[in-house]
Amino acid sequence: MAAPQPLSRFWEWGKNIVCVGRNYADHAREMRSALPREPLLFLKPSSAYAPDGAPALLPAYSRELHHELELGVVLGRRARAVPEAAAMDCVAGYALCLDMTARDVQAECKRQGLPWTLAKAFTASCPVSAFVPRDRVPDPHRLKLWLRVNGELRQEGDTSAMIFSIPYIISYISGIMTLEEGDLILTGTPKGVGPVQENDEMEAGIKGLVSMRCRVERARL
Ligand SMILES: O=C([O-])CC(=O)C(=O)O
Ligand SMILES: [Mg+2]
Repeated sequence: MAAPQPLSRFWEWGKNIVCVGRNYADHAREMRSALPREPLLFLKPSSAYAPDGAPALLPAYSRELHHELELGVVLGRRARAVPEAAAMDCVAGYALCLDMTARDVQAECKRQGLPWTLAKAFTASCPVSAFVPRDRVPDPHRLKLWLRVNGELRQEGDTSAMIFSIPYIISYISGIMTLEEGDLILTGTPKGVGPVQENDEMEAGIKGLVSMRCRVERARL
């Protein structure tokens, strides 16, 4: 495995995190959700970043923290209403990301028709690997993602199964909000999401490209 780059300058800038939900049919099925007609979007704040080695934090108000294994796309330039054909020119590279989710809180938000902010946007809810420059990734729709918890394989996915492609997602989001250089897009999780507990050790990667480690700790605010 070639050595990944050190923590990217992109994350030192603390940029926006835009997440796509239900982008894999097998995950939509396991959540008993309908398939989306357009990408489902939500946001995480820059304080959600947990770089490789930093802990993921279990929020005090949740009893069910889930891992979601996702490919992250890092923007290399500003993107505003970018056509799909030009969207890949805006990509600087990729990262392995975890969209940590307070599943019990999300279920309650869904029941009440409320936004998912409490379930998705808490401190350290987005562990990220080192940055992988795009020239090391010939085709981002042919990547294998994996996640182990305490050494046990818990989640695997192949980015070829995404419902909406990366250029479609960039074009779609950029028609709603201007994306800036350094922004990160999480492209959704495949099936196999599940709970983690305090002190669990997560290890996740993009096969052949990068891996990262992250321990689950209880948030002390
Ligand atoms: O919480 C969910 O089920 C939606 C989501 O983030 C995903 O599909 O990656
Ligand atoms: Mg997700």
